[in-house]
Amino acid sequence: MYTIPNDAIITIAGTVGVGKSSLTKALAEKLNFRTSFEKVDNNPYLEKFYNDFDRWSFHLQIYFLAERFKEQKRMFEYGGGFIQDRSIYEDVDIFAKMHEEGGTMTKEDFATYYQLYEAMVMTPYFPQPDCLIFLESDYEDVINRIAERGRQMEIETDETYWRALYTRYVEWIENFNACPVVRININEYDVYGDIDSLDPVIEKIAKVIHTHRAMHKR
Ligand SMILES: Nc1ncnc2c1ncn2[C@@H]1O[C@H](COP(=O)(O)OP(=O)(O)OP(=O)(O)O)[C@@H](O)[C@H]1O
Ligand SMILES: Nc1ncnc2c1ncn2[C@H]1C[C@H](O)[C@@H](CO)O1
Repeated sequence: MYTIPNDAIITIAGTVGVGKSSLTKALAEKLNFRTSFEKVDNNPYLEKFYNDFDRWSFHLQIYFLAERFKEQKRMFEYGGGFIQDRSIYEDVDIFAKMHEEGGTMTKEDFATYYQLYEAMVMTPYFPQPDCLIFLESDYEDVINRIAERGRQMEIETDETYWRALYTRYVEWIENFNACPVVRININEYDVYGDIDSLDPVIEKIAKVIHTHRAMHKR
């Protein structure tokens, strides 16, 4: 039986609506960790972006990068002990790339964005997470959750977008190796009905972090 070190940074990854924020909140309460949430309400570009990808994708990516950087700095300054709702890797390797390859972000804009990202990663504020939790689910369950949550801009978005994103996530995690990964299916736990169902999840994370730190002598 291992415990999660109190300076750990645990990032939760997964497609839109899969349940990252809900799990972030629940895990942080259980572990008495701080949270780093992706804020949606004050995002000045998100709704515009969903209405016009071509016009706003660069602006939105720069905005998310700035937000993510501020959060990285905050986590660094606290010395860890965070559950993070979505990783910067997803912004760059999934969303930005998908828009660039799909033609809704120009090659020039993507190159500029990528240079900025690389410059940020080179600062001391970017320690890799101790563990990335990848939330897995059936595609239909994700679509149902997006509908139930009821953000109009997402509901009005063509379903092909969610399908493309879902597929990219599945492919991305297969090759992801920046830090240890724990895959959790959304049917394995129930944050609303049975919070103790998270105990096996916590056990898995603790073991992975312990093994990784032992190998790297941290
Ligand atoms: N374990 C769960 N059981 C049932 N419903 C859930 C569970 N987790 C999340 N939900 C519901 O699914 C919807 C999406 O959850 P949440 O906002 O946590 O997703 P997210 O992955 O953070 O989304 P985004 O990618 O947009 O940030 C919400 O309506 C939430 O209440
Ligand atoms: N880097 C990104 N590029 C495009 N869209 C993004 C990005 N990060 C989050 N989102 C969207 C998905 C949800 O609608 C909402 C909350 O996660 O914000």
